Amino acid sequence: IARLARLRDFLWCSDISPFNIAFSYCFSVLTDTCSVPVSEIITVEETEIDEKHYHSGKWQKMAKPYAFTVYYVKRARRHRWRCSHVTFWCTEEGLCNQWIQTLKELLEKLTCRPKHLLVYINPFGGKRQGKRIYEQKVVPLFNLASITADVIVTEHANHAKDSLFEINIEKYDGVVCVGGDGMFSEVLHGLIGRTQRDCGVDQNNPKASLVQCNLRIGIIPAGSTDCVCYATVGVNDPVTSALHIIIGDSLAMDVSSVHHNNTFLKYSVSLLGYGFYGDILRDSEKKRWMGLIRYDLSGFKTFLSHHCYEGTVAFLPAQHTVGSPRDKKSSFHGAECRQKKRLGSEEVEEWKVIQGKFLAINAANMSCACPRSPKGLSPAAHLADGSSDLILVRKCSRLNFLRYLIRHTNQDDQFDFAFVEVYRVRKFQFTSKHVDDEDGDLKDLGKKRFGQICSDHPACCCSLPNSTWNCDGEILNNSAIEVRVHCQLLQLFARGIEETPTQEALS
Ligand SMILES: CCCCCCCCCCCCC/C=C/[C@@H](O)[C@H](CO)NC(=O)CCCCCCCCCCCCCCC
Ligand SMILES: Nc1ncnc2c1ncn2[C@@H]1O[C@H](COP(=O)(O)OP(=O)(O)OP(=O)(O)O)[C@@H](O)[C@H]1O
Ligand SMILES: [Ca+2]
Repeated sequence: IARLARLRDFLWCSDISPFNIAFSYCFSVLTDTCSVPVSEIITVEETEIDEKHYHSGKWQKMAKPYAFTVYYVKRARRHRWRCSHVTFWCTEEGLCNQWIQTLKELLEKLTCRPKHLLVYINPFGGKRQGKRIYEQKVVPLFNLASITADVIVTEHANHAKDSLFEINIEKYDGVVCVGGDGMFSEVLHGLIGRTQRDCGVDQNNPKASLVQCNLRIGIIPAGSTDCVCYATVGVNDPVTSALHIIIGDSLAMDVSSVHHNNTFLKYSVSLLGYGFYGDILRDSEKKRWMGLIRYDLSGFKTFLSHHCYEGTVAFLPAQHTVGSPRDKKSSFHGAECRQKKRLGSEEVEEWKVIQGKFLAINAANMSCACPRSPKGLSPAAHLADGSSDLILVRKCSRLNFLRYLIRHTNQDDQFDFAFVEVYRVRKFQFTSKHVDDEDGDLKDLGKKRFGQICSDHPACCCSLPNSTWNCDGEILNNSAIEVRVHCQLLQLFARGIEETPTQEALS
């Protein structure tokens, strides 16, 4: 029964499209391609047969036709999913009902599917289309799948995050955010923060082991970068994401915690970047009104400024994972945890320390694939292995840095440069040379000194005292940070990037 194709033994079939495709065609569709796992059926409905349909089709020959329609997930080009349907006809009412009943019972057994969701919409994210995208593309699919939702259209930044601390979240099967990476970040901070509060875990303690969140998050992409969605689904397409939510896919992902002097700053799931990406973000925030193009302008400007920053990076290599950031095969499709072994108490943690002048320090918890760079900052970065890929780009010429950037957009290896190093790490710390000397205990003190350094040392040709950290698209105020990866802290409604079936497999 798992394969709809078998239904043809019992029923006649036709697509109920306005064009009423001929039987022979439909049979061949069934024989060749229409084999759908029950887990990818969206819903089954009894089909009303109107007079027009009845008189125009071959089922006129049936004394009295009965029909049901199966809505299912259909793979389209480039990781896109679409909702498709096929209608099955027969002469016996009982048989038809039996099929509907049986399929419904099978669907009922899929307990991983959400029934009731909490939805946050950022009406101002990306091209400001969040509300329209949700209403036009997502709601019809949720209705079809009988998913109900409580919708909150955010009124200000942090609305979603704050509300997740207040709301009774137990009645929901998941939280959906309609927006970009910034909106996703808000929802994950709300959900992780709420879970720790409920479990009595102190987020300010960098050594605390955090409690995993029970609710899954679904991302309906409607932002500027949509890197988390792109890197976990393979495309930033609202319909595809809605279908992943409906069928109840699950994908675990690592989350990094960022601390400064035993104070919790932020969580990061995609990019934690100092230097190049920090400077782009700081500059682009002033240009928010420009929309999407702000990143390209700030990127160009930051590229021309060519600033490097001196500091020390100390990290704990991730020996427990298999694979390396230099692996050729990307981990796109792999959602499984690749931990080889947990670090036993007898194993000594060996920190590695690197000092230097850097154009960029990037920690990628996932590939960071996005439309700008389809393979991402670290193509082989693994989503759920408890590690992050730490990329150090040392001071080099503008031309070399450009060559490095260009390799993010083609098939060449962006790590194959003498000035680029990449390590798979479980924890790392960064201290800027300039804050190092005088970094006090207090955050505010740090900020004040940061200000002083900037005015005391006007921008010299290349080496600047401090950059800022870009944490998933948000600016951090401290340059000295301590980062730790928490393995599989969060679950998404996604399944990782599926391998495209080869021609052979299709035939
Ligand atoms: C010559 C072309 C080279 C193109 C190189 C492209 C590399 C792009 C890599 C993108 C990585 C995105 C990482 C995602 C980070 C997200 O957590 C965060 C939140 O959404 N987004 C940003 O911070 C937003 C970050 C936005 C980054 C935009 C980078 C644009 C670089 C433009 C450089 C121009 C050089 C031109 C020289 C003639
Ligand atoms: N109603 C609101 N008004 C103003 N800001 C909001 C509102 N709702 C959410 N925000 C904030 O807007 C920021 C950007 O949102 P979002 O990520 O959806 O869009 P974006 O344009 O793609 O930005 P990003 O570049 O961060 O991906 C988020 O950090 C969020 O906190
Ligand atoms: Ca990881």
